[in-house]
Amino acid sequence: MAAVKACGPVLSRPVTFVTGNAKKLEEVRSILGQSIPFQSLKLDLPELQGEPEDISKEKARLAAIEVNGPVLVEDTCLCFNALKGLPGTSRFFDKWFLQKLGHEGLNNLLMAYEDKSAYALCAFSFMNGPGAEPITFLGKTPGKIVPARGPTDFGWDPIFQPDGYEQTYAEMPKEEKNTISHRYRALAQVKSHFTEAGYIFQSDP
Ligand SMILES: O=P(O)(O)OP(=O)(O)OP(=O)(O)OC[C@H]1O[C@@H](n2cnc3c(O)ncnc32)[C@H](O)[C@@H]1O
Ligand SMILES: [Mg+2]
Repeated sequence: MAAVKACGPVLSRPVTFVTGNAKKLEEVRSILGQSIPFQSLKLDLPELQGEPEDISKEKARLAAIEVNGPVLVEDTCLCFNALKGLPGTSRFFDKWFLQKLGHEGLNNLLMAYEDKSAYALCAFSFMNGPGAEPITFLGKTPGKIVPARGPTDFGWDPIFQPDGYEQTYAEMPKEEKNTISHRYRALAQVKSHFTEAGYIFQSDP
């Protein structure tokens, strides 16, 4: 945190990144590096419904109460343009679609459409403890849906090919995904916010 200003809002504890998804956590660790001190906590929060920004803020509120301190939460969805943003606008359906339909089923959803374009959307919300106002950061990467290629260890990575690339997210090296991904783009804004706000990290007495 070398670039942090001399005085700013105080964080009573390191930020807790709340997620139940180990692959997501791996990417967040690698993208954030040492820039923001955080610890992670696996909490199964309810999969809320609505617009990504509203869902994210509400998730942060729930997490801040559970953690009783500063929290960072994240929700990601995959949105098909031909389906007006579905299945991703609802977290529940996104998870459900992936688990029940698999990669092939997700491709089949677009069978009737010529337009295979899609975008990956990531919403992070930071909240400096219960009662504070959550701040949301969105990151979006455009691409298209293709038959699965590459390792199958992280969600829909094998069927998402970002625009301008010949490889799917799953096929490209992790370091490359982490410089163009929806998650990277949202976290770049989180980092800027932390630098600009100049949070001071203070341990509990
Ligand atoms: O505890 P949280 O953080 O909510 O973790 P989650 O697994 O519920 O994650 P999301 O609701 O954000 O994501 C919905 C689905 O999208 C998948 N997903 C999230 N980010 C992804 C990425 O970068 N690449 C591929 N799949 C991803 C994830 O595995 C889920 O099946
Ligand atoms: Mg979730």
